[in-house]
Amino acid sequence: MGKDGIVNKPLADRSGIATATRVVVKVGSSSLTAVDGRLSMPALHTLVEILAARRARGQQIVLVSSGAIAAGITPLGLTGRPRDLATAQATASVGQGILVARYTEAFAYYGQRVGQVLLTAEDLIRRTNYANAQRALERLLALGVVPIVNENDTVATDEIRFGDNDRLAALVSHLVRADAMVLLTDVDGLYDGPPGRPGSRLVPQVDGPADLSHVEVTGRGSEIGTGGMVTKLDAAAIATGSGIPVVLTSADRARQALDGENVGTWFSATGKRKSARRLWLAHAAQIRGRLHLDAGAARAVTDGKRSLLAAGVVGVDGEFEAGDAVELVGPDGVVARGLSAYGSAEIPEMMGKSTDQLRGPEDDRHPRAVVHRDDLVQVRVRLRRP
Ligand SMILES: Nc1ncnc2c1ncn2[C@@H]1O[C@H](COP(=O)(O)OP(=O)(O)O)[C@@H](O)[C@H]1O
Ligand SMILES: N[C@@H](CCC(=O)OP(=O)(O)O)C(=O)O
Repeated sequence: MGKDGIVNKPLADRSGIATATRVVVKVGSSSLTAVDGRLSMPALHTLVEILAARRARGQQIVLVSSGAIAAGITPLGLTGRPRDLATAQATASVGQGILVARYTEAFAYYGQRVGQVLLTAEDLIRRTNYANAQRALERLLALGVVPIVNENDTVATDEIRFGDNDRLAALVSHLVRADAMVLLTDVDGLYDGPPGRPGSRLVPQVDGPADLSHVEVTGRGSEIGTGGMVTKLDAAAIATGSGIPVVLTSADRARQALDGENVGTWFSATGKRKSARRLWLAHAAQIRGRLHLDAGAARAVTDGKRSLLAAGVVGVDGEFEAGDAVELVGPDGVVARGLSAYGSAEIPEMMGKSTDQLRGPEDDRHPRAVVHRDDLVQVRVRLRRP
């Protein structure tokens, strides 16, 4: 038992959130904006009041807040959300300052301080950057500050970016070893079909991928949000797969969710902590190409959890460089994702050759596996995506 009755144990159900030590709360653009796309001050103030009350009780809160682009639309005189990368970057640059200024004022009303943390996907996958971000967040929390995290949209490139903040929140939850993640959006939970469709029902609890087999989700979000339910389910899979349970509900129910009441959808923790790179690879990396495997290689990388050797590769699709993420496809479909040690141009002449053949008689170097087992994750979750 810690300060103010706060305990630090894996949470078995929603009720544990009320006394958890550290909670990551993610709020989407759709919950922070008015119908005209402008930042909604009442929505922001309502959220801050709830979070400040948790802070006052000793709970550590990391807020992952979208809304930078939304907050930049009006000052720049735009008619809607920009679609091209350069204008989105510029709009986020203008809006992020406004967003954090509003949070700073709102939390200050309750005598609390906030710190802005802007992250890129790279910060969460490169080990040195990861350790750096972790250290900064830990210190902010130790100082009693509420870190307000967003993607660094102004420098993120189309090549490597989250775009939505759902997966960013899941990796941040992993980074700070949160006890739970609360995803706040504009629907009160996960539905088994599009929420507007008659007959769609709320799914109160998800204990594993099997509970999602009948769920139909779309990647189309609200007018203002990005990624829809697809990225939220990805985020839930990332967090729960590394031991962090998730509650998904509407921002209107934030107070009840943080009080551990029976609202929204609860995703139970399913796995143990994994490296951030593997989490990224499994759920967020941009796939650059495909390697086709024979049946033996597909079995070796799945059942045997072994490295993929050139001898088992029978084909290659796409153009990629060494270090890029690729899908590994066996005779029955995708079996894994991995970081290829070779570029797509090098692989065809290696395919089917044994390690000895690749090395040559004069050469005592040990050729690298095409995908090393440490750079490989199996793919199991299948969602129905119309
Ligand atoms: N099966 C589903 N259950 C709930 N919501 C869904 C589902 N499929 C699609 N959605 C849509 O996802 C939207 C939320 O995603 P998004 O707009 O990206 O929110 P945010 O801005 O909070 O990230 C909802 O408005 C909803 O219409
Ligand atoms: N980083 C962006 C967030 C993009 C976005 O819309 O995300 P989300 O609301 O989580 O779907 C911003 O602050 O505008």
